[in-house]
Amino acid sequence: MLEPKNDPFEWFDGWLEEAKAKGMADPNAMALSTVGTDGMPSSRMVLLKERTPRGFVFYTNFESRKGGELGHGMACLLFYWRELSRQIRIEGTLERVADEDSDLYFSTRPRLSQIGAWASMQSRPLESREHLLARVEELEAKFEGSEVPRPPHWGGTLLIPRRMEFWQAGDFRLHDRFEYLYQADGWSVPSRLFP
Ligand SMILES: Cc1cc2nc3c(=O)[nH]c(=O)nc-3n(C[C@H](O)[C@H](O)[C@H](O)COP(=O)(O)O)c2cc1C
Repeated sequence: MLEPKNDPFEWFDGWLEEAKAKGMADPNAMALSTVGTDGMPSSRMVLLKERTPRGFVFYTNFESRKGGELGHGMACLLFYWRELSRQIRIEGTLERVADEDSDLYFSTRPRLSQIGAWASMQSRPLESREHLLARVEELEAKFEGSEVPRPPHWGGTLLIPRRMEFWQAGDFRLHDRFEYLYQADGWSVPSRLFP
């Protein structure tokens, strides 16, 4: 029988490690859902880059569609590990990662990904692929012989969870679900939910 852990972070880490051990492609890929000013939700995949003691960090372009919607201060993350028949939903509030930490992470990225972060005006209309490749070439020439600095419009976001739900498939769709809520004094005791 599935036994929840007292600490949802510890449980999350264990499941992520098991997903990695299975050799799954992109076990750290998660759907990030945000809401526009008109109330319309949108989702896209991003990669979890760090699980800090406070939450979950991903990196993106702040001027993208999601970048604007992250400004509302709340978002939802969803992991699905098919090979393990597991899902984790994480809802929370958002904070920008400190510039120094974004700089540090940016400096570990391959040079072409760094150039790409400058070249891509993420989510805005692009007249042709050639135009993008021309921008990459121009930027390669601009930064030749020097380090590529982090673009100011690119960096990390920390999602601080307020609710986490763990789902494990069961026979005959009698799945196990456990929900944790963050309260003033820490995480609630996990409650079992109907599947
Ligand atoms: C597996 C996977 C991982 C991705 N990881 C990221 C990521 O970490 N950061 C990012 O900005 N986009 C990532 N993308 C691209 C996004 O899904 C999305 O297309 C892009 O960020 C633009 O989203 P937006 O228009 O909603 O802002 C990833 C896509 C896939 C399929």
